[in-house]
Amino acid sequence: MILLIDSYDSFTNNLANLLEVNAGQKVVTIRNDSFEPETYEEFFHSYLPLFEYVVVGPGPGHPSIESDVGIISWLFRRYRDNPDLTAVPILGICLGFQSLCYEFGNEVSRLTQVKHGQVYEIHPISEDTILGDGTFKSVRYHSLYVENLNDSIIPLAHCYETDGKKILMAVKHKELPFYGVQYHPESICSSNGDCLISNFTNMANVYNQKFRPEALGINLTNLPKGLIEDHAISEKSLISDGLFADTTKKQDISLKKFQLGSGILPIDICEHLYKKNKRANFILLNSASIPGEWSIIGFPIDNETEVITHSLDEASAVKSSSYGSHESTKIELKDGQTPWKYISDKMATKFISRDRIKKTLGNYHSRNLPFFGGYLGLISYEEGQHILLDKLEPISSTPTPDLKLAFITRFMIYDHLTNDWFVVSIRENDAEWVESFSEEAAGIEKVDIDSIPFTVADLCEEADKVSIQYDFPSQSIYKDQFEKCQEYLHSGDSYELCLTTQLKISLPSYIQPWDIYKVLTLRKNPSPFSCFMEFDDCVLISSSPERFLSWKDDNEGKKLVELRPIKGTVRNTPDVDINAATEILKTPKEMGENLMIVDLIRHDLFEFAQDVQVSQLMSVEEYKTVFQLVSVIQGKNIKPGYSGIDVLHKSLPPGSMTGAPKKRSVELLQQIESMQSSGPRRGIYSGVVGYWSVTDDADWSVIIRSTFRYTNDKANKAGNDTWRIGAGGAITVLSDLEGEWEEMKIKLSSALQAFK
Ligand SMILES: C=C(O[C@@H]1C=C(C(=O)O)C=C[C@H]1O)C(=O)O
Ligand SMILES: NC(=O)CC[C@H](N)C(=O)O
Repeated sequence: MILLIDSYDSFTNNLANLLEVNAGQKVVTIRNDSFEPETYEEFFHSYLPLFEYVVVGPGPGHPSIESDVGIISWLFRRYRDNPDLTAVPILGICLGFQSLCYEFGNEVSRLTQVKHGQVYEIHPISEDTILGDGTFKSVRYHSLYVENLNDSIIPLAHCYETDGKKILMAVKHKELPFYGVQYHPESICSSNGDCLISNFTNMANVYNQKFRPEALGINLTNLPKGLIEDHAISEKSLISDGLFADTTKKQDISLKKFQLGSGILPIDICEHLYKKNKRANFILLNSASIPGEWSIIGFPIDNETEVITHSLDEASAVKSSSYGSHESTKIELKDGQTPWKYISDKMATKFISRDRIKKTLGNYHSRNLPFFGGYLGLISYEEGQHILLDKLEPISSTPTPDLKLAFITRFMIYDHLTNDWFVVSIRENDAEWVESFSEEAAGIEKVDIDSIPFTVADLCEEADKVSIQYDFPSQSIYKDQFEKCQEYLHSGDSYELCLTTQLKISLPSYIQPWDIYKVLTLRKNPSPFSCFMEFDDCVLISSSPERFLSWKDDNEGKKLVELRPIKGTVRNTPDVDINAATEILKTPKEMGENLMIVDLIRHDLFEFAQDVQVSQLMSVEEYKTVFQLVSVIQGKNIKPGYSGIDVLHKSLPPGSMTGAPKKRSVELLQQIESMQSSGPRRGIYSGVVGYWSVTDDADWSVIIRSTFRYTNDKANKAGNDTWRIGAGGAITVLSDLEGEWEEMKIKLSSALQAFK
């Protein structure tokens, strides 16, 4: 077994995988604070001897700061101060490498040119070939570096900055079996990581045979129960373990498939319903532009459809209400139960197997309908943040929803590839509704695009137009925030921070949200993941370009998870075509931003997928207002027991909205974003919206380039109608203040331009 000590990094699971594959051994991961200082000796005598070697992983912070490295510095010192002890072989990566050098008396200083997500040529010094023969390319993620080595540590490799300065990239201890590398062998863009691990494993093996033969004969089955597991990072218990095992439950299915003439789109169906009912009592996930494949319209039923709300302001309860009703039942969550468990338990009774659907529908172009009833709704950024930080605390005095899911039983699906429409109900005996609604749909006409105004201002009374107001984020505070980010990026606390801001727009009178949706998505910012949903306490209008996570069957009926982070942005103007944009985007700054999130997502996926692949690395995609760099990461061979809700729960908040490493960056952002008057709470912005289907499929997009409102806000400004827009971007050491401010403004304008 190998012991991996993690320092709350976002690349640790990538390293664990590299070790498992190339050392062929089980990897046990603990945190640098998994043992309390008073049990360090116990760790040393009872735990450490169980392992063939130790890998000390990367992480935020500085090796001299006790709270950043915990047991790591103690371990190196234990050997330094007792040179006669037989040591366990140790391989340090980045922070681990720096700790090794630091504890053996070397200086760790700040780089003048900080490198995060940058590919460099590594030049080994020839006499030790542990890194592999010859030069190779590897990724650097560091703010700190080791200089002026004393003679206890021997240099093994360097790289060169553009100004020719030599930076230390690998070392070994003069006598002890300790090695370290400054670069990241586990990154998707690194080569020779496999070689380092197999060479180190061989070295450790030879060493152990000679000095620690007992470490090679450990019989895992004879160890006292819990000895390993009690300290290892546990796979948090699954929310829905085994929920989908029972396929005998019979849920009624009524379904009709047809085509509608003259290019009828989801927007036309919704507009028809809106005019007929004088309200927008539908939930629309609309993919009417590339790369859309399906659109979904959910029809909540008044006084029947359950809507579940969770607010972090009242963290230990969920509210259950019926759609259209102002009354709700408060359900106290007891014994550590979470809203997620509550949702999942409800779903358990509704499962529909793909086999049953096939019986109803036949083999539909060998494709699966994405959604077959289930939850449609949104989850705030803070709901995800609280899962990550594992603490639930009230955060403000005016409650706003952090999780809002409606259980949908009647819906329509549009297949953009074939133009087929489906009307489906999974209510009992609902064939009649399916029949009559299908007939109604046949008579629906196209929206007259020319009748849709170009801005929300055009929807206001003439005299009111001038009084649409918004308070733009303060540029001088943004400057302070940017500088604070730079300070953390230079001190090694973060590698990338997604800094965001918000503004509030105050409308002089109430404008129907559905009318705003049409302006935004038809006139201003068409997008592949647009959505509309109106609840009693919040409304979301999104024109997001970014898929967060989809969870569906692959061709062999096994689950496949896919994430599609966007990172790297260039404004789309008439003088910038895709070639010019590619030239700007394929630079170290933009590619570094994207690479960091790709590596972070690989780490997140390894939590539940045994096979993680990057199927698209940094392609350039064009949107109406911007060009973006987009990557696709897939997880296959999912560990047993996981469902769509577990996968989402383990991956929030979206890494592209936090930066890396995720935990430290989230904590820092909370502090930095509180500097603006809009405060630290992002709310619905930068959360996720989508569905979890009764077939256990899911698809969630990131809530950006969108606008939302809380009903509460209205009460604050008498008579006015308040909408919010958030925007931001990744800050790295290569960012410049002006450029980031402009990028943030462009992103704000994606939704803001719809208003004025
Ligand atoms: C934060 C936003 O966008 C995020 C940041 C991006 C970037 O830094 O390049 C790109 C897409 C999103 O992941 C936003 O639109 O508000
Ligand atoms: N990736 C890392 O381990 C980084 C180590 C350290 N925090 C630095 O920035 O240099």
